[in-house]
Amino acid sequence: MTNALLEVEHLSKSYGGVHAVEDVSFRLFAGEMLALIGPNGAGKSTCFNMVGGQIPVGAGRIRITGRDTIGLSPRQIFRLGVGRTFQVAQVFKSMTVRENVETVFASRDGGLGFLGRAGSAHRTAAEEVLALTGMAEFAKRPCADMAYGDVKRLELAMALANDPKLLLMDEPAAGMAPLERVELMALTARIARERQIGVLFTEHDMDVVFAHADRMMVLNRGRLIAEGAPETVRRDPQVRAVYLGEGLVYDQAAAARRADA
Ligand SMILES: Nc1ncnc2c1ncn2[C@@H]1O[C@H](COP(=O)(O)OP(=O)(O)OP(=O)(O)O)[C@@H](O)[C@H]1O
Repeated sequence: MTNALLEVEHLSKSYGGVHAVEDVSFRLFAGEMLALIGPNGAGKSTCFNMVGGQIPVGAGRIRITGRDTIGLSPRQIFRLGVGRTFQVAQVFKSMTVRENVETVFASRDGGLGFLGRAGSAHRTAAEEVLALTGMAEFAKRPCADMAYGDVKRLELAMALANDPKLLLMDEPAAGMAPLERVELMALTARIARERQIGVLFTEHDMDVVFAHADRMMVLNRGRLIAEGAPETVRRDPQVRAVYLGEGLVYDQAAAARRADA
């Protein structure tokens, strides 16, 4: 097996008395779609934020492409080849779609990328990324005029502009219509496989997770309670009890109401 892109060992983080993440270990490989799921407050965002450098690690170790990232800033982690999308899309609304992608290249070059030859090289590179994500026709549109689903696709394009080896996607499909969610993740999975990008994503929509994850991990109260192929995780009794079983509980309640009627 090839070396892991991302290696997380005994990762922990507490807030006061709350163990948000406790002793979490896992690895992610090139071209792999790895889903991190769990109920609200399980610690998913805290994990993402430690891997991305947005919050300091409490304890444990993180290596990205073999490099220890503890103490690195989000910008230093970005430069290691890490792309990131957020629950609420983070784009510049006053700019056009293409300008948003150009800001990623400019940022990589220290903020001078809009000038001269660098600016025109970035425009070409931005257009390539937009074509890759099916956004070419939107290039000149102001972001403020875009539908939310297209803004999320733009955010994916911006994450890809850094030519990432690792993509961190915190609820990428939140706020999107069901069909758009499936399409966004299908697009992500296709690009990840073609470019051998490792994707760590969290998602509440189980249709999206089961359709696209190669492997799944389940967090509950900060601890990993299951890990493996989607079908194995789906059948795990502990997982069904804390998370996937919610639907079953609902069904039972509905059945009881019907029986009473
Ligand atoms: N900055 C903070 N200060 C105090 N407690 C926090 C902080 N951030 C997270 N927590 C707590 O840590 C736990 C894990 O939160 P986290 O946001 O990581 O969960 P999550 O799985 O991403 O939830 P959701 O699915 O709702 O986004 C929760 O109990 C939360 O209240």
